[in-house]
Amino acid sequence: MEQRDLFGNIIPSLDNNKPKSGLTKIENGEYLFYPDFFSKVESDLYLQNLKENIDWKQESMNMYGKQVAFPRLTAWYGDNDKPYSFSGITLAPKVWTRELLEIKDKIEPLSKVQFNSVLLNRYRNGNDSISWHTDAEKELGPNPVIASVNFGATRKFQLRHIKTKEKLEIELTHGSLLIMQGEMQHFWQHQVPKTSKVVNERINLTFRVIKL
Ligand SMILES: O=C(O)CCC(=O)C(=O)O
Ligand SMILES: [Fe+2]
Repeated sequence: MEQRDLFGNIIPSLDNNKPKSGLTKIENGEYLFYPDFFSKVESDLYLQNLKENIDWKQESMNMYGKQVAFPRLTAWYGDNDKPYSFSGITLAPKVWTRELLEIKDKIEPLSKVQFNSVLLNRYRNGNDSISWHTDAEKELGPNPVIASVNFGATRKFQLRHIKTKEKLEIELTHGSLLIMQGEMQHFWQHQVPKTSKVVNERINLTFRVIKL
């Protein structure tokens, strides 16, 4: 129920500070955001499970003849054996764990697609990050649906329109789900910047459909 003051004006509730759940349409794209898609209890369990049972790797890429380590750990799981290239490296997927399949099942009804792979990123502290990019790799086909699941520390997810330079920011909290769809990957870059704040670990999963 909305609260009103003596003059009949609506008193904003604390809830108004929370990002709204559901669909947001933006120029050249749209996204769905659910800050509490997974409960606190569920999210704590998944965070622990993923820390322990995922085969985390420190990948690196060749930059001007030098191997440069990614500022995060990564892993790649999926149901096909087709290697996948991103950020200049090629990864062969590992076989789904029970928990990854469980998470996939829970997010598919809202995403309206069946994902066949997931890229995992582990940000160990505020120094770990991912810099401006799009997820418009050719293996994903035109207008890919990307579902991003988040456990652990809250980090800022920034979006930047390639032409207008308009910027948006979403706080990706423990248990949140962000689904990017429409033309978004062709017009908006995204990043998770480093932060000087002291932050705990964060694990992000981006579910994708690789076209074979
Ligand atoms: O950690 C995130 O929220 C984003 C990860 C990402 O953009 C990617 O893996 O392509
Ligand atoms: Fe991305």
